[in-house]
Amino acid sequence: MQVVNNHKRYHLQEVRRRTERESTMSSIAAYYNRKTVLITGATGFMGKVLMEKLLRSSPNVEAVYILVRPKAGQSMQERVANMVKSKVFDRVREDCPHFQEKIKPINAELTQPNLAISAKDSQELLSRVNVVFHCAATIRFDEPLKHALLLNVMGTQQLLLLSRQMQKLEAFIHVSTAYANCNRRNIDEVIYPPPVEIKKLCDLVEWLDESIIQEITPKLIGDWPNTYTYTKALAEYLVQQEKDHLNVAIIRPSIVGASWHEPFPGWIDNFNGPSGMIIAAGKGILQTVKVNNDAVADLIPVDVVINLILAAGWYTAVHRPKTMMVYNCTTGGINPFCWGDIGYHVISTFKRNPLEQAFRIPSAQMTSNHLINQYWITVSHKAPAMLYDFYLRLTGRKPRMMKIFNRLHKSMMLLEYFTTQSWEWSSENMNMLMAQLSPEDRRLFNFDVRQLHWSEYIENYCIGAKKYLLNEDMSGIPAAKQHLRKLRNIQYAFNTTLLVIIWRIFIARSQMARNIWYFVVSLCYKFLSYFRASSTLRH
Ligand SMILES: CCCCCCCC/C=C\CCCCCCCC(=O)SCCNC(=O)CCNC(=O)[C@H](O)C(C)(C)COP(=O)(O)OP(=O)(O)OC[C@H]1O[C@@H](n2cnc3c(N)ncnc32)[C@H](O)[C@@H]1OP(=O)(O)O
Ligand SMILES: NC(=O)C1=CN([C@@H]2O[C@H](COP(=O)(O)OP(=O)(O)OC[C@H]3O[C@@H](n4cnc5c(N)ncnc54)[C@H](OP(=O)(O)O)[C@@H]3O)[C@@H](O)[C@H]2O)C=CC1
Repeated sequence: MQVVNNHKRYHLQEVRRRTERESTMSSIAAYYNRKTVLITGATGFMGKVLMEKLLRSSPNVEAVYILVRPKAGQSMQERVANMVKSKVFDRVREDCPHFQEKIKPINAELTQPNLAISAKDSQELLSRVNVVFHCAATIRFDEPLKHALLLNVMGTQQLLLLSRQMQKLEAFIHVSTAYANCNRRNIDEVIYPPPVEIKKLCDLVEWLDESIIQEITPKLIGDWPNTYTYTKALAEYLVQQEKDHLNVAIIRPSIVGASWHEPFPGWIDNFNGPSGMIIAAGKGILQTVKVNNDAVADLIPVDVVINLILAAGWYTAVHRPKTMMVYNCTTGGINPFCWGDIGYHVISTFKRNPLEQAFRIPSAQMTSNHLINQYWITVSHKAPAMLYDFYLRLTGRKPRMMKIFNRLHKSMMLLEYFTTQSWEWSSENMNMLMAQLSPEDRRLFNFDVRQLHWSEYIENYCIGAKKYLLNEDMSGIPAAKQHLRKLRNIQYAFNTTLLVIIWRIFIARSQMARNIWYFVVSLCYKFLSYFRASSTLRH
């Protein structure tokens, strides 16, 4: 009898413990445990953060297949081996030292027929994968249309075809961009009709000569600013076409920036979007930029996007919404911040935490006026670059500054479309999803951007760029400050010399200037004599 009672008590305690554990456990993390996931674009900026968060929050995930191509003379295996050593995986490495065993790389090239996946690998994917996250894309604004179509559109179509045959597929999450429909001002969480018949366009570019495609690209893309946003819009339509066959959802992040909290505040590993400009400003290279100071800078931290992606994957698979969900993942409508404010915080952070070996003291003119911007480009970009290159030549070195500025100006030109206008995105689906999460999920997979404190975020962004992108040590800050002081002295000396030279030229040419000059000099002389006389009297 005693034994039976003990057993009953033990059983009740166990049930209570399990109930308690389940009520405090994350449903999202629990969902991915024992699931097999496929990620495309895993070697990219967002792919790495996605993989890290997934492996850290759901250590019992069955497997994470990643589609990887050989690149820059490195085989797929070498690339993955190098990638897992990256700093971004430091936290998961600490929590689960054998995390890389879960990562299963698959050789693939998204622009090739059948994604160039071998029959054996294909079979493995078809029989195992439960969730697909499609992140791979070319995000270059200057990508030739043919390649952007091949990768962003045809690649997506082929992946959809493959996914259709996956026997255990529960969700397909497509990562698009909030700017896919940037030809509109107000963007809802719906798919807009494509501007062309996709099949016809793909057929056209297949047989047309590269140079002709290049020539007619502006006509083809119409009111889209570049081939990237245009092809992302077409891809969205293709994904929607599959909604009856697949359980799909689309995530549309705006400008993805450094992380807010995870894996580390300010983590970033590329120069895309604002990151290159922020660094150029910190190095004192960028001194003027064409932005509308009052336009909304719709930046979103990468970890927020990844949390939303994982939550959307769970929701799509478990709740199976009747209509295909599109999640605009933006900050502007919820917690807006302007380009002018970003500029101010970037400069003030870099003054407190300077980058090493800056070219000039960080400072930025931000204007949307074309003429004013051109003036500053001439005065504070081209003139110093020419002078510096002249100095390099004199000292027997290779001039390089003008080349850097030409590249910077090319980037600025391509980015200006996004920094001189504002858009309004609705974010009802993001709010709805947030409301569906348990308190624990909301904490673990936080995508509530109302809590984002912009000045703190921008400061961490700049410091993250310094640490993770430029590999600069924080202990070098005193020396960097000393370098800025040296630059300040050089600037003062240069400005004074310039003023004297200009004045001398002016004096030589005009009687009036000479008169003013003599008047000022005699005034100064009288002033000094008066001071000297009064101080002698006091003694
Ligand atoms: C006071 C400061 C205030 C700040 C103000 C901020 C201003 C506004 C800024 C931003 C607004 C952004 C709006 C975006 C909205 C859309 C969002 C989306 O949906 S998605 C994705 C967006 N996609 C891109 O961001 C791709 C843009 N980039 C490109 O298309 C190309 O990079 C391009 C055409 C701009 C330049 O191309 P190339 O051929 O001249 O150079 P390359 O191939 O990119 O770089 C060559 C090498 O140099 C490095 N590099 C690039 N930029 C660098 C830099 N600034 N400093 C040092 N190295 C840099 C790269 O890492 C690369 O290195 P390796 O060859 O891979 O080892
Ligand atoms: N970054 C941003 O600001 C924003 C990004 N997005 C979207 O998020 C997604 C991820 O972007 P992000 O991580 O920044 O981009 P990255 O350029 O960092 O990563 C792109 C990924 O796609 C892979 N890829 C490119 N071409 C091929 C190919 N032919 N075959 C196989 N894989 C390929 C790359 O692999 P490899 O390493 O081999 O080159 C890389 O893993 C994209 O879909 C993008 O449109 C949306 C809004 C903003």
